[in-house]
Amino acid sequence: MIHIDNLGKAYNAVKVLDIEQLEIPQGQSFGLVGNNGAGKTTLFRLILDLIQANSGQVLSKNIAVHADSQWKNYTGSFLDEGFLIDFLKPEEYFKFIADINGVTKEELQAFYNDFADFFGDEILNKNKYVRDFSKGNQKKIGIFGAIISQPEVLILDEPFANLDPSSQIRLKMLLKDLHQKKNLTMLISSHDLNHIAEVSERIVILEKGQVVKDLFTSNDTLEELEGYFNPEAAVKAES
Ligand SMILES: Nc1ncnc2c1ncn2[C@@H]1O[C@H](COP(=O)(O)OP(=O)(O)OP(=O)(O)O)[C@@H](O)[C@H]1O
Repeated sequence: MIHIDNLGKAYNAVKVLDIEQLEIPQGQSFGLVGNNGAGKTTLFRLILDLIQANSGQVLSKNIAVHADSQWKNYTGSFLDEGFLIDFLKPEEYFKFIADINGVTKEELQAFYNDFADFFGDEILNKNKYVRDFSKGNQKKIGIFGAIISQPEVLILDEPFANLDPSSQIRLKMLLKDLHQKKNLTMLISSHDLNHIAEVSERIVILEKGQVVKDLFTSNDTLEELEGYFNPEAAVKAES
């Protein structure tokens, strides 16, 4: 589905991403982890053709994303607040996305029903512009906006960050459900190892722009991730 081919990105001659080959098959839930500055957002920005690579390319359904915008018809994403239209109210923003994607009123209502608990009493009927919502609630608006376009590929950068614990748990359930029911290809980055292990079938660790681990999720994955990011604690636990 998504194929990374010799992808390189540098800023001021410093290489921040360097991935030889990475294949994300259709229907996979793919988790991306790595310390601050590891290159996670850069990789997502390259996949979404928001920045230009210095070398290599990203293919979506075998077509280079920088050469043809076909992929935009089936890809939903939310990386940051820059993806929002901040002078609209949430309902106007959602209707705008629904209209350009041919989502019917009934389909949109079904999404509202599914996301009622996730939204709580915080998002709808507030008579407030997107820009006036809290960071966490803006994130909820952005995630919902990415999902209602009914994409085949969903890309979310740190979706759990800024969300309260109940919302994090609800989001995990919603993502798992979407992935199972719609065979969604999901690319999600997170610093929360528990959450990412729970929603991903596969987890890639980036370090200084390079893939250093590529794991298929099992019962041992969380321990392996914790061991990687906190090796001293893992050694102590063993002794
Ligand atoms: N526009 C830019 N100009 C210069 N350097 C940049 C730019 N964008 C990203 N970088 C650098 O690229 C590297 C990778 O950044 P990136 O945001 O992809 O990391 P990340 O893994 O998403 O980090 P975090 O977990 O902190 O969000 C960092 O060193 C960052 O400073």
